[in-house]
Amino acid sequence: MSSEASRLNVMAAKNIVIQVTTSAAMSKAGNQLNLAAIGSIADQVSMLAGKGHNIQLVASGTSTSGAKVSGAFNALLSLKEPEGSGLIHVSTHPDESSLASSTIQSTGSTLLIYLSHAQGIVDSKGKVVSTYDPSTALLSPSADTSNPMSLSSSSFVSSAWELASGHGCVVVMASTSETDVLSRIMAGHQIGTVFDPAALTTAAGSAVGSSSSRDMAVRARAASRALQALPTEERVAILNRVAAALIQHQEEILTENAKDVQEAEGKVADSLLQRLVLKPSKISLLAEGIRAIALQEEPIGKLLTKTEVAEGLILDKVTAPIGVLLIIFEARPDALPQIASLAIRSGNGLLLKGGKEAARSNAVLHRVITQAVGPVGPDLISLVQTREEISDLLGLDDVIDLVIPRGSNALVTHIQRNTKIPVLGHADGVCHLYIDEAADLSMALKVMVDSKVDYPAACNAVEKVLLHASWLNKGGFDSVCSALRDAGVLIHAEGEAVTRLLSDAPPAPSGRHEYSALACTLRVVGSMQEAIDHIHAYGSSHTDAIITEDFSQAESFLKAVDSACVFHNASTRFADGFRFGLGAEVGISTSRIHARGPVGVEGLLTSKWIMRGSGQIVAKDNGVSYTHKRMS
Ligand SMILES: NC(=O)C1=CN([C@@H]2O[C@H](COP(=O)(O)OP(=O)(O)OC[C@H]3O[C@@H](n4cnc5c(N)ncnc54)[C@H](OP(=O)(O)O)[C@@H]3O)[C@@H](O)[C@H]2O)C=CC1
Ligand SMILES: N[C@@H](CCC(=O)OP(=O)(O)O)C(=O)O
Repeated sequence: MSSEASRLNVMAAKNIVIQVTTSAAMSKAGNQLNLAAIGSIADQVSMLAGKGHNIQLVASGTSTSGAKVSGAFNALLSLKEPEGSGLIHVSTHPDESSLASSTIQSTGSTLLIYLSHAQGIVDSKGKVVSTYDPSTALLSPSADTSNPMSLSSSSFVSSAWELASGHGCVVVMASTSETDVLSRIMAGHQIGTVFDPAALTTAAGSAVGSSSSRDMAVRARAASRALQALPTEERVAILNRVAAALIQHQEEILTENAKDVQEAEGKVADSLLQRLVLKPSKISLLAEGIRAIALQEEPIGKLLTKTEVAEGLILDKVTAPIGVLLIIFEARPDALPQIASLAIRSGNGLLLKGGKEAARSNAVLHRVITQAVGPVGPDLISLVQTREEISDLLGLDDVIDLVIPRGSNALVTHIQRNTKIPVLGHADGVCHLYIDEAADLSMALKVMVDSKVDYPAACNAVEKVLLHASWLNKGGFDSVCSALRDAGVLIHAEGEAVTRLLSDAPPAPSGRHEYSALACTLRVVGSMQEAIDHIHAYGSSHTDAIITEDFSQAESFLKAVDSACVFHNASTRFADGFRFGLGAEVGISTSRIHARGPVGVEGLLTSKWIMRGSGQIVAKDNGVSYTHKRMS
C-alpha cells in the first residue's frame, strides 16, 4: 500500500538533505541563536550519520543568519560527528522559503527533510495533512504567524511536489518543535507532511480513519503476526533486550524526563508531577519486572481444554493474542515500558498514547524499546501523539481489537461513547479502608497510613477511611486522627460524628472524591454492612479493604464487596501488577468484562479453538457419533 511505500522510501534513504530554516534556529526576535533547537538537531544528525546516512545539513536564511546558524552547527557537529565518518556537510542557502533543490540534485539525495516552525501543510480546518495530494486544493503551510519569515505557500508546495514527482526525492516538512523529529521521521513515523507520489494510491476500503492511522494499525497487526510466529526463545530474547536497553539508555531517558518535568513544574497538579518523574530506581524496577515477564511460562498457545468431540476428532482450546490494542494512558512514563513488554509477551500489536506532559519521556522510551524489538520491526509498537489521531483510530473497528483507556472517568466515558471497538476501562480509584470493631488497632494504623502515604497520587491509594463506631469509646478515633495527621494527611470530615468531633477539619468535597494527594475522608459507620453499602454507593469498584481479626467477618466482606480487588489486613497499595507477581501491569481494570484489577499478560489474551480430525463430516449431525469427552 502506498503510504507504506512512502514510509519505506523515507526509511531507506541513504543520502539525505536536512534543511533548517534559520528562523526556526534563531530566537523569536531573530538576533540570537536558539541553542537548544540547534543542539537537538545536531544530536539527531550525528546519530543518523552514525547509522551510515550521508547528510547535507543546510541552514537556509539571510546570509547573516544563515552563517550564524551553520557556524553553530559546524561547531557542535565537530564535537559530535562520529569519528572519521566525514558524512555530514553543513552549508548555507540564501532563501528561507525555497527548497535546497540544487544540493539535492548534486548529491543524488532521495530525501529532503525541511524543518521550520510549520508543522506541515494544513487543510481548510487547520489540520495538518500527513500526505500532500495535488488534487486537493485549499492547502497551505501551517506557518507560525508570529514568525516574520513565514512561508510563501504556493511556491513552497509546488517546488516540494516538483522535487518529489519530477526528481524522485521524497520531501518531508515538519517542525523543529517536534520531539526527536529527525529520528522519528527516519524510524517511519508519520510526522508533518510527506510529499511523495507513492503515498497517494490509497488502499481500497480505507474509508474510515486517515490513511496514516489505518496504516499504523494495519502494520501493527502485521508485526504482531510476525512476533507470534517467532519461537519462544526469540520472544523472550526481545524482552531481555528491552530490559537491558532501558538500563543502557538510562541517562538519555532521565534527561528527556527531566525536560518534561521542568516544563510541567508549576503548571500541573502535584499528583501529575509525581506520576511524571522517573528515577534510576524506577527504571531498575521496570527492567526487573520485564525480566520477570520474560521468565514467565509461554503464554501463547497454552492448552486450556482438550475435548474428544467424536472418535478421532480432537478439539483444543488454546490461548491467543487479542490482536491490535490501542492503549491511552496518563502522563506516567513508566507505564509505557510496562505496557509494551506485556504486549510483546502476549504477542499483541500496540498503539500507545501517553499524556502530553510526558511527550519527551515517551518518545525516548518508545525509541529505545522499538530499537530493541529487532527483526519484528518498530511497527509493532507505534506512538500516537495527539487526541486528533485518537479520534481517527476510534473509527477503525475493523483493524483495532481492543481499546484500553487508563485515566480519569471522563476519559473512559468519552472513549466508550465514541467507538464501536470493545473498551476495557481503567478508571479512577476511590478506594476505601474499613477498620472493623475487631481490628488490631496498631495493624490498622500501619496499613491505613501505608495505603494513603506510600504514593498518595496512585489510583490504588486510599481515599476514605470508614471507622467502626465502637472505636469512638475505645480511643481508636483519636489514634486514627493522630496517625493520619502525623503522616501529613489532611483529614476531611464526613458524617455527623466526625464533623462534630473534628470541628477544625474541612468537609469532604463529596461522598465520592479522589484526592490523589495527602488527604482523605474520614467517616464513622455503625456496622460492617453499613461499610459495605457505603462502598457500593460511593466507591469506584477499584480496591477496598477491611482490617479485622474476626476472620469470618473478613470472609463475608471479601465475598460481598463488589470491587476488582478486595483485601483483608493488607494495604490497598498492593493492587498492582508487579506486586501481584504479573511482572508489570497495563493498569487496573475497573471494567467487569474479561479482565478485572491489575491487567498483566493474561488480560491481553483471548482464546482460539483448534480442531484435528481425519476427514470427519457433519452430514446433518449423522456424520459422526459425538462423544464430547473431556481429555484435559
Ligand atoms: N485504573 C487505573 O489503572 C488507573 C487510573 N488512573 C486514574 O486516572 C486519573 C488521573 O489521570 P489524569 O491525569 O486525570 O488523566 P486524563 O484522563 O486526563 O488523561 C489520560 C490520557 O487520556 C488522554 N485523553 C484525555 N481525554 C481524551 C480525549 N477526549 N480524547 C483522547 N485522549 C484523551 C490524555 O491525553 P492528553 O494528555 O493529550 O490530554 C492522556 O493521554 C486518576 O483518576 C487516576 O485514579 C490513573 C492510572 C491508572
Ligand atoms: N499500580 C500502580 C498504581 C496504578 C497507577 O498507575 O496509578 P496512577 O498513579 O494513578 O497512574 C502502583 O501501585 O504504583
